[in-house]
Amino acid sequence: MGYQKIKVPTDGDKITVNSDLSLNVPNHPIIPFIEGDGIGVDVTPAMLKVVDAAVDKAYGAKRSIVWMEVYTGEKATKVYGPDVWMPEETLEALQEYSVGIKGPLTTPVGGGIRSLNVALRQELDLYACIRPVRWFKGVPSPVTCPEKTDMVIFRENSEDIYAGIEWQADSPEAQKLIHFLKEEMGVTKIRFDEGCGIGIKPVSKEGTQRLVRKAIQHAIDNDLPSVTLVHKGNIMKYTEGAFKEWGYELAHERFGAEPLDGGPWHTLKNPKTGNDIIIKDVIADAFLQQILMRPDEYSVIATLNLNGDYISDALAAEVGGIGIAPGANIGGSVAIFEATHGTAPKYAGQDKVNPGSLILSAEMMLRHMGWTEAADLILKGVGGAIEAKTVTYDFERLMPDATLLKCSEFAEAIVDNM
Ligand SMILES: NC(=O)C1=CN([C@@H]2O[C@H](COP(=O)(O)OP(=O)(O)OC[C@H]3O[C@@H](n4cnc5c(N)ncnc54)[C@H](OP(=O)(O)O)[C@@H]3O)[C@@H](O)[C@H]2O)C=CC1
Ligand SMILES: O=C(O)CCC(=O)C(=O)O
Ligand SMILES: [Mg+2]
Repeated sequence: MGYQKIKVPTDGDKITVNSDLSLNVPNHPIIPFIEGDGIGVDVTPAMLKVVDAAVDKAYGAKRSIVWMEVYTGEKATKVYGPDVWMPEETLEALQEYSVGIKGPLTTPVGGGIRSLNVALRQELDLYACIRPVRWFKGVPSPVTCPEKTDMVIFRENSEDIYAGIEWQADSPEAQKLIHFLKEEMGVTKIRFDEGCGIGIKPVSKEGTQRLVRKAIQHAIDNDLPSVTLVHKGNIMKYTEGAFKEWGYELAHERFGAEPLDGGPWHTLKNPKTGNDIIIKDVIADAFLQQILMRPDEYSVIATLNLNGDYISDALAAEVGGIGIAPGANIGGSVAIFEATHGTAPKYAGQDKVNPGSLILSAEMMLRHMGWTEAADLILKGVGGAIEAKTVTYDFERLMPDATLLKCSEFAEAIVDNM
């Protein structure tokens, strides 16, 4: 395909996807990346450097990644023109090349453009946001036993109040919707209908079940003991409550889970190992206290979009913070890897922040591609750099005797420890 501004490298090949969604990865795949706003200029080059070094060390000249820059966010407005935040050809390229990685993108609060991160997930139907949360030995943590936190969050990525279907207070649309709700739906609980913004929370059976299916499959493939559906279904009965019901239904109908002691918890035998997998649920507020007090009771988490956003940062804090919290957005044939954190604007361009989140997102990307040797080297490098107490400011300020490194120096330390 011919692109307007994207320069397609001539020395690489395209990853293709089979009908069963497995990948054909050439030895020199072209991988699109978005640099990102704010600290994107710091963490993205650090990530590229570490990935190239890991691939080189693992495979020598036989394999390499051929990076292709695509644009979204502030950089897109410079390349394409003042109002072009997400060029159509960026979406086309991410679709065409199937595997990509992105830095964080800024979303203004209260007005202005809607989230480009959410838009990417919606446009490419990247319905599962997968965020593993694990502790690396030596990482400073506010909890006494951080090694007990070992979870993978499966966050529904396309629905919920997070989809941004909402209208500003006193706009004609908000007034029209409030009028409709009161006059035609018998709603009496809108406390103040003047000066009242209003939002919509879509949660569907299909959207829930495709996410829960991925979560249970992950537990099966990785021989994990439980999948917990996290919801606020006591209050939002037909959205979050339905998420819970549809989750159990899927576990039963698709995976043969049976009620445990009369339900609602279910259990199934892992078809690969014969071990039990418990399918359980917990109400979101109780979950947030239990992950601090008894984190070892949780393994795979399946939850709605907004809960998943909050839970991601809360859990990341237990194992060292969002400087080291990776993630993937995966749909049918496209996967885009990204850190859990945002653009941290106060640190932008200072070569200061921890690039660990994006580097570990790239580690997930390499594993997704089947390049496990390179992925393992990244884990070894990150673990080694931390154990040597050569770390960025976020860890250094909590670690006695640590050596403070810049963002780029931490990337070098990771490479040195591979
Ligand atoms: N997927 C995405 O692209 C995301 C984008 N965003 C967007 O990012 C912007 C800023 O959001 P904000 O709420 O400030 O959240 P951020 O995640 O950008 O930053 C919050 C705080 O987290 C810490 N932090 C973040 N990244 C790192 C890192 N790499 N290394 C070390 N510490 C880090 C810093 O803490 P400290 O001050 O303690 O040093 C920082 O002040 C918003 O526009 C938001 O919409 C937010 C989340 C995800
Ligand atoms: O899109 C944004 O600006 C924020 C997204 C976010 O916080 C997340 O996905 O974790
Ligand atoms: Mg978030």
